Amino acid sequence: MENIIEIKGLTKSYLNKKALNNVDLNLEKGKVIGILGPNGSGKTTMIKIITGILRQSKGDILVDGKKPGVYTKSVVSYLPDRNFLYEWMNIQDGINFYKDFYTDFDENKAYELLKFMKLDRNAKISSLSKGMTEKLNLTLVLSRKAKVYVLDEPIAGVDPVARDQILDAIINNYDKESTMLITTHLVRDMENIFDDVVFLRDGEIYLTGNAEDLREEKGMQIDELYKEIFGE
Ligand SMILES: Nc1ncnc2c1ncn2[C@@H]1O[C@H](COP(=O)(O)OP(=O)(O)OP(=O)(O)O)[C@@H](O)[C@H]1O
Repeated sequence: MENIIEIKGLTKSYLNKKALNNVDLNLEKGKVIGILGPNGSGKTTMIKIITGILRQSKGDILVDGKKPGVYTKSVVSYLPDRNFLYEWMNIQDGINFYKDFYTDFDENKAYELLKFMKLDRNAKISSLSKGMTEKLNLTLVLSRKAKVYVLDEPIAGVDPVARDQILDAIINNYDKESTMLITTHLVRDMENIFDDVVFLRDGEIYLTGNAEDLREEKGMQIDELYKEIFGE
């Protein structure tokens, strides 16, 4: 299997805190991968290094064979854990903004997804609920034809109906040629879409593997395993 992301000895320190400590991890092409861990375990730090927003303190990382930079940013589509659109925009402005910014943006796909999410193109961003904002951000991120999609907490803080729509949009729009990394601590809601899972604890990889193999080996769901590891 071909690795789309290769991480070796990755460490990120903030003043007196190691957010990531000597992480080795290879992520395969064509997989949906859950990065699981409680608050403060290092998920966002890892994702920000993969997306090229943060630089590591030590170690190496390759995304599609390249160090994070201009090329890797062009092949990674990133959903941050907060809204990235301006309040003065309406939804159509958001689409135009993405179209101008990313050459791989598929406008027709965006309209299809908007319809699926039941979002009105003329609605003002400032009038959207948290769930609607999340659905819009995800629509834009999934409408790029990227090699890697990175979704940071895509269902946090949204109601169950919006949650199901978001999960359906992810499943229906996932293309087997790309890789999807999803961070979450809402494991029960998301575990069925993961091929592989990575458990992060205190900045280190605690366990990683194929989700189905782990269920069989441990005799429990990934959600139960998560609770056992993190005691939640
Ligand atoms: N800019 C920063 N300055 C100092 N410490 C930081 C900074 N960013 C993160 N940290 C610390 O690094 C650790 C890992 O944080 P990170 O945000 O990566 O975790 P996380 O797993 O994404 O958590 P959450 O689910 O809360 O977003 C935490 O202890 C956090 O307090």
